[in-house]
Amino acid sequence: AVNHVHSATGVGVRGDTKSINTTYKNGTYYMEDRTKYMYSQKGSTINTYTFNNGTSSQYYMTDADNTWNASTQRAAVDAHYYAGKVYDYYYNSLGRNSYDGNGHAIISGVRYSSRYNNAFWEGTQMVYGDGDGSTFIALSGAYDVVAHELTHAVTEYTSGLVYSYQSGALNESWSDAMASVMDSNDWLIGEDVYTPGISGDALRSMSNPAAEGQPAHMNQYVNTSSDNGGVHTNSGIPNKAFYNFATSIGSRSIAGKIWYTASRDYMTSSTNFSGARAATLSACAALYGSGSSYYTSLKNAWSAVGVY
Ligand SMILES: O=C(O)[C@H](CCc1ccccc1)CC1(C(=O)N[C@@H](Cc2c[nH]c3ccccc23)C(=O)O)CCCC1
Ligand SMILES: [Zn+2]
Repeated sequence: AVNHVHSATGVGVRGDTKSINTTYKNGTYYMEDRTKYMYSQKGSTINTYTFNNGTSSQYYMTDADNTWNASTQRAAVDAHYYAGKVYDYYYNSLGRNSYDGNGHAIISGVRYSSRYNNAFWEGTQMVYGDGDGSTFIALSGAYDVVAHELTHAVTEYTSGLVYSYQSGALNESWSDAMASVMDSNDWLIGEDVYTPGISGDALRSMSNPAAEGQPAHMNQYVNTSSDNGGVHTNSGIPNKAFYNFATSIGSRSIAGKIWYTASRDYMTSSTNFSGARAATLSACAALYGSGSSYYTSLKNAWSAVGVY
């Protein structure tokens, strides 16, 4: 096959079978995807590793027969698969080649620490815990979580929103918004890996932030220093604005394109909620005109959450 590229069968976190892209070299298969445009452009790939429940070293994911169905491989199968889907969305729908716009390699590490109930963008790669099996199952098992984490990298290369207070809540919200565009069959975040014993709940709800303890209006903004100034709390306000807009125009993809363009062309590291409203309006005008119905819907979406 070209560059020893193979498509393989893998089993994900929730026991679901899917096709992943792997590479054969030195007599074994690696969880390395060379099928993307980034490879033909720069030779960089999507690569997925495991921490094997440690916290410092990560190890190659290899398989002798290219059938990735071991229980210890499930988190990696999903991290790899969903990273590929997020790459594809940014490239095919938004014209962005990886998170830096220049085909940068995309690295994920799974099975971080022990019973670790979280995931994060570490600054150069994604890192996922296995969860404790009660609060979370392996967090790479959720498309929206992977899209959320990789969008933090996009934000670093576009607006550069500082991760605290209002700019930090926007940083958070842009990750949730792009995740909801890609994982588009609900308005929930993290539901596929959160509390396996409880159905219907989620980490966050964009349609009803209050359902998961977030404010949905500026007059409910939480002034706190914890969590970098409440970035995972106050993101409910711009999240609700995105939900209002996407539902009023009847398109998550158009709303996502405006949100992405706002972050790339009109937002900076210190943009606050009012600045985000202005940036999304500028992006909307640039893409569809200030006389478009989208422009009016967008103003209404922000005013409904008390942001002007
Ligand atoms: O990317 C992010 O914003 C979150 C990164 C959190 C983090 C930051 C720095 C070091 C370690 C961890 C991770 C996610 C998140 O929203 N975490 C929230 C909620 C949460 C998950 N696990 C938790 C355990 C305890 C408390 C809160 C949480 C948080 O960290 O607040 C995003 C999607 C799912 C997990
Ligand atoms: Zn985040």
